Amino acid sequence: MKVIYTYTDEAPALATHSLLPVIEAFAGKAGVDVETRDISLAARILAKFPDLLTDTQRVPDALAELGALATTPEANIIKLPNVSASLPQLKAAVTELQAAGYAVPDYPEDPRTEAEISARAAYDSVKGSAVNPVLREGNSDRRAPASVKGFARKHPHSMGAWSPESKSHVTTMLDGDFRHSEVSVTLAAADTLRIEHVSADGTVTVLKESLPVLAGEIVDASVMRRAALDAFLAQQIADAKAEGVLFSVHLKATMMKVSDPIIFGRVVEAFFPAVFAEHGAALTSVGADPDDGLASVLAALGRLPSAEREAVEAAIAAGYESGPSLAMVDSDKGITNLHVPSDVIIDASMPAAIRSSGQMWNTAGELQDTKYVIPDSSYAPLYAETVDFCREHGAFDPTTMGTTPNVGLMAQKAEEYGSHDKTFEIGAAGTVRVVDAAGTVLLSHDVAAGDVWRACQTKDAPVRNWVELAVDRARATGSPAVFWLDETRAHDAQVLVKVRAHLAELDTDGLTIEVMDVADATRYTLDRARRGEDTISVTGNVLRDYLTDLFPIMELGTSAKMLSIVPLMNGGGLFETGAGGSAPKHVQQLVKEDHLRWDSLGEFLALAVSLEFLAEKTDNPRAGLLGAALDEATGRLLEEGRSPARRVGEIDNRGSHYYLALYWAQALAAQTTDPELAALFAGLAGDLAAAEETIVGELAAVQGNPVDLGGYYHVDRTRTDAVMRPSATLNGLIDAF
Ligand SMILES: NC(=O)C1=CN([C@@H]2O[C@H](COP(=O)(O)OP(=O)(O)OC[C@H]3O[C@@H](n4cnc5c(N)ncnc54)[C@H](OP(=O)(O)O)[C@@H]3O)[C@@H](O)[C@H]2O)C=CC1
Ligand SMILES: O=C(O)CCC(=O)C(=O)O
Ligand SMILES: [Mg+2]
Repeated sequence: MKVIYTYTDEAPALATHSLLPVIEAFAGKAGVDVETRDISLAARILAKFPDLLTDTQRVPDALAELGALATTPEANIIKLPNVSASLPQLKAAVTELQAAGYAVPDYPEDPRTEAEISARAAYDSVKGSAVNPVLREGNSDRRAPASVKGFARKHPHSMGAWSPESKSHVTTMLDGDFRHSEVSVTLAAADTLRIEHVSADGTVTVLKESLPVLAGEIVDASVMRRAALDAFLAQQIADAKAEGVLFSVHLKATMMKVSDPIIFGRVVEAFFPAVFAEHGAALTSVGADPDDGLASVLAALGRLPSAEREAVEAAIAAGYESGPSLAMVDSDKGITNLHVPSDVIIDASMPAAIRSSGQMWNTAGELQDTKYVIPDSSYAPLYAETVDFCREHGAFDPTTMGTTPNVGLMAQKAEEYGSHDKTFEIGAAGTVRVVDAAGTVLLSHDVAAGDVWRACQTKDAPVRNWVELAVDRARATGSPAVFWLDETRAHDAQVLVKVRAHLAELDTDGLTIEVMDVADATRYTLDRARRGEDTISVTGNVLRDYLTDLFPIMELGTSAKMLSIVPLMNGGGLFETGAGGSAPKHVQQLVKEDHLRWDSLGEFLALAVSLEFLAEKTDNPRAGLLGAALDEATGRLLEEGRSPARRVGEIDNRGSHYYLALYWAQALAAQTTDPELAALFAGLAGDLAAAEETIVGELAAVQGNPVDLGGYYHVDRTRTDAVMRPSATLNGLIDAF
């Protein structure tokens, strides 16, 4: 068994250039092989077009390799966050690769030839959340380690105060959304299903020919009705204006790569109704697509004849004028909530707003009360209740609040997060139905043109494994475990049958296990958190994602500090680093002033558990000592304030890696279980300590100037090494070890 360390994108990839040499040097002394696999967006694109690349340009399909590995007991994968590319990001990456001499094709907007159709399919498979679902062959156990929680209690981050007069609120659909149209069935036996559309005149169009299902599998179908969505959005825009609050929409266009960009596009159109009603055809003719955001529409205007362009610009100006103020992503640059679908990602954006007094930024760069539009009502009650709770009780206090770990159902593309290949924008009125091999209609909906219809799958074995994991965590902690399931929701009712049956088979004596719907579970958990009590949230895949940003951001300031373990169902281990993303803002800061504020705490925590896992699986006590020493070093790093600071001139990611290496080596030198290992590390520990002033000086000296990484999605590795390893003294000690 080896440790596979993934090379991804943006800030975590930059951090890897600095941290990996340390990891390799240390692991080598315990006979642990560390290998990297490049699953960055750029590599994933290149892997799709081997025929168009030269021998030296070609890259293996590392993601496919790791996806296969994840189904074996040999897997020991450290997964750093990666870009889940929206279409604008994907196109930017393609352009960058082409400019660097890679003959990958343009993204075919309107594929016609066979080559274009296959290129489009290749790109669509790379787009959005294309990595995590492939590797996640297990359920998720995310929590704040005691040392991290304890540190946050002693050294709290800032929390914006909440006013009882806050006008901020969450709004969601009461009908016509996925939640209210959901139907669900559990299959008694394995089968192959088919999804088809039947038009009013009886014409049958197959949407998906083959949908294999296993015995005991839950299949749901639901539909977001365009007419209901449009009416809801128009009302919310008018209400925001009347109430004098900012308008904002919160979706997950990256993970929900088919449904949510379409919904995002409806919001852009609803905000600028005249633009699309009067100029829709002209805009389409120049490739402007509201699903890719307002920025892409604005970019396409240059391709319009000038008279038409001016008319559209006037209509956009009129839309801004007559509508409510928009929440801003970057008020200095004039980037609104509607500019780029991947700029506002609900799991991070809602907690960030809740942390900032329940407000978002307006065009003047000031915080203001906001209407949070979350169209589908399946999970909106989480944020609605949290906003109301904070208005009533004030902001949470990180020094006293309890912790809310999560046990998430995630394995084998569970629920909505596996629905991309079963999501369709409906072209014509009719019926969509799910039919079994015998021709029986299992699920069906009447649909209209423009509706978004989708099916989701949830397999039986992952549900059983998830229930067991929940019971294990409840037993290990003594905290109550709450299954966030709603008996009145079609899908949840099917899941509950399995949960109750399996709980009855397990030993739950003395444990507190509850079942509550989203609103009740939120209130119950928040109430306990406010009193300093811990509560395990046991949730489906989407709430796993939402809760593991919401609670860490309130408790710890960022979800980067979470321990995120995925015990793979076939016995391997997947160790995710943190629960958050790839922090694109951090790259901008590095490029501007050579300071990387990315905190690799998530990587340290993941590596420690990965080493302990390997120690146990391969009977390698040295790996165990390495892991235990790393935990000790991580605790000390926190205590001694060696985490990256936000501002240039202060310690950054690279400085924190130096101290990690120092403390890790010292902990290994100090342990007495393996004197030979201690002796191996004593020299390095001494050298690193003696050179502290020199190394810290060398690391500080480079800060303040712009740097060039030679790319964004596809950086120049040599240059990036140079940027991320600027201390010759530190490099000399690590490389010689
Ligand atoms: N597991 C995965 O692979 C995930 C990937 N993503 C991807 O990440 C990208 C950005 O997503 P977004 O939702 O903006 O989330 P991010 O978590 O990247 O960013 C939100 C903010 O969290 C803070 N933050 C996150 N990680 C760290 C860290 N290690 N150290 C310090 N601060 C941190 C930063 O705050 P500040 O600016 O205040 O420093 C950052 O701006 C997208 O491409 C998305 O698809 C998102 C979630 C998970
Ligand atoms: O895969 C993605 O796009 C994001 C994953 C994520 O946000 C999470 O797992 O918390
Ligand atoms: Mg998330």
